Amino acid sequence: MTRWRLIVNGKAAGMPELRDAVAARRARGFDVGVRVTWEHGDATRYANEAIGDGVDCIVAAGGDGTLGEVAGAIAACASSTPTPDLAVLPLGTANDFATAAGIPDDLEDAFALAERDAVPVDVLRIEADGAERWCMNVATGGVGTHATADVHEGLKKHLGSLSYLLGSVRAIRNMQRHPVELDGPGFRWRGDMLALAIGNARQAGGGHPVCPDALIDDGALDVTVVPDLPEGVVGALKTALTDGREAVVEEAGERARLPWVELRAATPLTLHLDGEPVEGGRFRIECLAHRLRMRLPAGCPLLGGTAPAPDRATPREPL
Ligand SMILES: Nc1ncnc2c1ncn2[C@@H]1O[C@H](COP(=O)(O)OP(=O)(O)OP(=O)(O)O)[C@@H](O)[C@H]1O
Repeated sequence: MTRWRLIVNGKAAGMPELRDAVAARRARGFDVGVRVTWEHGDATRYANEAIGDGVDCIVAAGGDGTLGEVAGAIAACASSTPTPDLAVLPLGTANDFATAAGIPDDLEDAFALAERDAVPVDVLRIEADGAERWCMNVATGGVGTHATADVHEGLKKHLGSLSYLLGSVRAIRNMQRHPVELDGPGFRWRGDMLALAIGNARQAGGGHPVCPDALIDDGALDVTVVPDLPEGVVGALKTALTDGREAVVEEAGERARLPWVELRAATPLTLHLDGEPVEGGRFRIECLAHRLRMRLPAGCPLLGGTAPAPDRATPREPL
């Protein structure tokens, strides 16, 4: 018998359509167990329980945080234990991973994907000051996670995807600069950083493609680092926004695709891993190739098929 475990963020648990969808599968003979979260950490605990119970598939029903917890629990034991496949019902607020992966908003359509064959996908493993953490979607650092509403519309036009990482011109002037060192194979960056995104997948903050070329099956992570913008650039941006003139900041960010990266910050830095904050001074972020198996739509844009894992950094075009 097919055994699924549905782990639902409590915020979404009251949906009658979800209850109907579960009932429909049970009527077809599926053994669907349901667990409902109350707070951070519950999804990890329930995923560990499901792994111990030997279910075929865990369906993470929530946003990127719920998915990240379930993916992390599976990834943490995947080298030593047979683990379930993973599927997603996008029932969070932003659902950035699901959106980028082409998982439909419609609950029944998304649920149907959990019956597909799984494909191998990568996950990010993070050592944060010695502790192990996981990230399935995107890690953002520095100013990081501005809500979409906070991003100035004009700034979006001029800075494109980077605007999400920076917020507003006023924020750029006032924001903290982080002196950081980033090192990976064939990659070295030193300087005062405004913001950073490290993607297994592509988007953060509700639709912002901060790592637009990232793939989840290529054995690589994508880094976007936004250096401190020169005073002249900030001034030009401010003038352009006020006057409505064109002033595009080109090559404001540096981007690369690489298997791992180490980040050292002179002062403690907050990285948001799938939206969950982790503070530290030293991080090692590594892409573990094909650590999980996910049930995804046909033609999922995050799958690149045959891209080989790089052993050194390959530069990406600036955003
Ligand atoms: N019953 C609950 N009520 C409120 N918050 C919850 C509940 N259960 C879990 N949480 C919190 O929600 C976080 C994960 O939220 P999740 O990512 O699923 O949704 P979201 O934040 O709305 O979506 P997204 O991350 O896509 O914007 C958990 O880490 C936990 O802090």
